Amino acid sequence: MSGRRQGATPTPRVLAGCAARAAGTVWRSAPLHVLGYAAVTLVGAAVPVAVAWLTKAVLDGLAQHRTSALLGLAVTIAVVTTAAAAAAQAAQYLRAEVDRRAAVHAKDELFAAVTRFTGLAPFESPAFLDRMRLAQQSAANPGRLVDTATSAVRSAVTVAGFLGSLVVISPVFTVLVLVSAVPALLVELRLSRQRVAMLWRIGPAERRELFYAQLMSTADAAKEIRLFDLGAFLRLRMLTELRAANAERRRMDRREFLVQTSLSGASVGVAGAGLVWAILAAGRGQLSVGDVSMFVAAVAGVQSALNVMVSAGVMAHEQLLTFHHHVTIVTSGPGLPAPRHPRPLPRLRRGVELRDVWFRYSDDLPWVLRGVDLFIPHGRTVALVGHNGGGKSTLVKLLCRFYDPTRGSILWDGVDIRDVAPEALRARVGAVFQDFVAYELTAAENIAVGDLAAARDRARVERAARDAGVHDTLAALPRGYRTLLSREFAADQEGEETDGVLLSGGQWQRVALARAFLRSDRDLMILDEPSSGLDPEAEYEVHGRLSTLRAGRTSVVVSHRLGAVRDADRIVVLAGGVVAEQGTHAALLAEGGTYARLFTRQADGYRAEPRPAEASR
Ligand SMILES: Nc1ncnc2c1ncn2[C@@H]1O[C@H](COP(=O)(O)OP(=O)(O)OP(=O)(O)O)[C@@H](O)[C@H]1O
Repeated sequence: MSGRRQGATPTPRVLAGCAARAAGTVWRSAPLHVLGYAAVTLVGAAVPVAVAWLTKAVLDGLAQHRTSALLGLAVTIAVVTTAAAAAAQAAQYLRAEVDRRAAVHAKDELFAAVTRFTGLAPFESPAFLDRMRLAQQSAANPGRLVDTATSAVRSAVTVAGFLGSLVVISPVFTVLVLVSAVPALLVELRLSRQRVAMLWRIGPAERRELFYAQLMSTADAAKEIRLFDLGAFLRLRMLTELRAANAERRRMDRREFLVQTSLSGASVGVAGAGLVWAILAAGRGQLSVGDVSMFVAAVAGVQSALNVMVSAGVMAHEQLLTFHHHVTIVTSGPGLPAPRHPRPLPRLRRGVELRDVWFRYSDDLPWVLRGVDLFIPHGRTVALVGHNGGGKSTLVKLLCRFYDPTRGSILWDGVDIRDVAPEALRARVGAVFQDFVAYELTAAENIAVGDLAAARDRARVERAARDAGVHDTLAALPRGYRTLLSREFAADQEGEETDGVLLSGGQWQRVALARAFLRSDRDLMILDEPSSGLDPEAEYEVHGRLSTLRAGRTSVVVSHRLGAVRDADRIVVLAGGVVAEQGTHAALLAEGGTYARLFTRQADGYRAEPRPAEASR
């Protein structure tokens, strides 16, 4: 599902499939509303034809001085037009309701598919992100397809009604009016394809524009933008993207303007010729005054209804092309290959083994891991250390199967994790990631996300918070655990007005740790830089707690604070994409290699006397 060429135009057959799917979604979401909408729309469609006939009757009555019947006709016209007005209002309400209900359905379907993706790769693919943006636009408004289809049907009814009248008066003109609509349809369809292709092309520019706009309007970057005075730079970048997208849109709009002006000119020409013919025919006594009025109304009616039909067809085409992005996402597989017959995952007894694991994020990127052989024994702690960019977090992501090794395998008690259902694997793993998420939710919910089922027991949430050393902080918040950890929202999930609170970096780190404590019964615990934001005392205290948590459990700890992992059962140095050294702290120090050098540097940094220049300040 990656690659920008996948924005290419789908075949008519694929589009027909999309149409069937959209119709199914809309029908299942609001069947009664759809029926009601169709009914009032049909009523609305019949009205112009009825009014034209009634007007003809009135005019003929006037010409023949049959005034007695005119009152009844006038009342009928009033009733019909009032019914039409009511039908229009009802149609508007029903359409909006269909839209709302279908949008819920489509959005649910889209995000269910997105959260089903097993791996992380799609979220790092620009083409997927563009597709997702268009799919979201389409999911927000799937009912528009019904609207478009109904307006096409309504126009077809109007066309049929007027055509009957027109054929009676002039068969030649009937054919002429119909034939003149064909090139319009073809040209408009071509324009619609070009418009959708243009929307796909400007996708990256629109996403970048949004990125700059968000950067300037959210708290995350506010400090740096002000201190580094980045406002003008970011605004310029945002406007450059906007102008680039606008230039494409303008080109398209101009093309549409030219084409549509020519098409309108042609249709006005046909109508004008018709009027001249009708007046001449009336002069020769071939048409009555009512006939002329009927002819004019019928030509205008057929032309405008045909116009609406053409626009509806074009709009439906455009909407289907956009909806195709939605369908592509909701029908795509889980991303990583899924085992046809998943093997059960045994409780970890022996350990997890990486066997000759090679990995790179994509074919055009360099190797991150180049044949890693590593055993993580059951009940033991393995610490991963090494230089920045050495591949420690990547290895952790492979253990969770967010990506598959490009070569080699990862075995859980001998079972390849690719043969296991990903959710079964992840249910056995607890983790604190280096880039953990600070959810804009309450304090309790921020811990509960670690294990939603377990967190129904409030006591467990508090115990996890105590273990992570953050209970006192959370309990002291204005609304305790129910305090919203955000300044962006004014109400919590239960809709109660509340002032949000911001935590410090270290306090957030403890909240993230509490999530891991909530999952402390898992077979494999992964802690990627679990204490990077903590003050020295907190780090000491939290490491004590983590050691207790890890005791007798299988865990992988990534840390640059080598003092914090010196008690690990095995310390593994990743360098150059391979395991460069491994052993206990004492053994690695004795070896005098990379670990010994890194450890000594760090330890010296704490012990070293200030240099003369620093001391004299
Ligand atoms: N999603 C990604 N797509 C492409 N390249 C990536 C991605 N994530 C990491 N990399 C690259 O992979 C390499 C290893 O990154 P990784 O985060 O695993 O290193 P690390 O050892 O955890 O580093 P650090 O100590 O700085 O946290 C780096 O060169 C990085 O640029």
